Amino acid sequence: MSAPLTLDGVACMRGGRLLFEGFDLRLAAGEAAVVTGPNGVGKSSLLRLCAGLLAPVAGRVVAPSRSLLGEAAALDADLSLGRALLFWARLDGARDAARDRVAAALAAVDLAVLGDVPVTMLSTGQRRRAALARVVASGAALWLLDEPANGLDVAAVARLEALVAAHRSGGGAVLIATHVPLALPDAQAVTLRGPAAASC
Ligand SMILES: Nc1ncnc2c1ncn2[C@@H]1O[C@H](COP(=O)(O)OP(=O)(O)OP(=O)(O)O)[C@@H](O)[C@H]1O
Repeated sequence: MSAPLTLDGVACMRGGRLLFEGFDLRLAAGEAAVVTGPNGVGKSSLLRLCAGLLAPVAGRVVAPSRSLLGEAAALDADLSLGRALLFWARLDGARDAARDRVAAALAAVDLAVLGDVPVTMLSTGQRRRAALARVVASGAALWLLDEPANGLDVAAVARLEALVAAHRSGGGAVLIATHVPLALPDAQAVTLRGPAAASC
């Protein structure tokens, strides 16, 4: 079985500018990596590459089963939270299990009571938790989390850390870009420094 994530010699360009090159990373089942680096160095771009939303200009990205929590929540603002998540769970292939997965994911991020509330009415932190619920409900082996702690209160950060730990215990893998320190035992540290010195 292939690893949840393999990057070999990856180079990334955006807006005609080389962000990094020769980048290697492998996450096996149960592993996590935390990507850090200054604003604009390419952390979000790296996650988008892993999600298949950007193409590398060189190298190879292999991530057979992945779900991205990006900067935007990607949930339909006009739908109720439950329906918006159900749409994604079905798109992610949950089919018959979709309702159960969404209910479990909402409970996991402590939003079960807001399932009938329109996405547009959620607070900043609730939106972030809703976006995390989408990833949880996806059933993907690889979670790609871009600044998942933005806007979260202390209890929600602890829940995020516990969810990541549980996902890893179940054989999943997680790649996180964050400016907020998170308790992620044994996570690989990946530091992006720019084109001349990207390393991990
Ligand atoms: N759609 C785009 N088109 C062109 N350039 C882009 C685009 N999105 C991002 N960039 C550029 O790519 C570079 C890396 O952006 P990215 O968002 O990956 O950085 P980051 O490390 O995640 O930053 P931050 O810590 O501020 O979130 C920046 O210089 C940015 O201006």
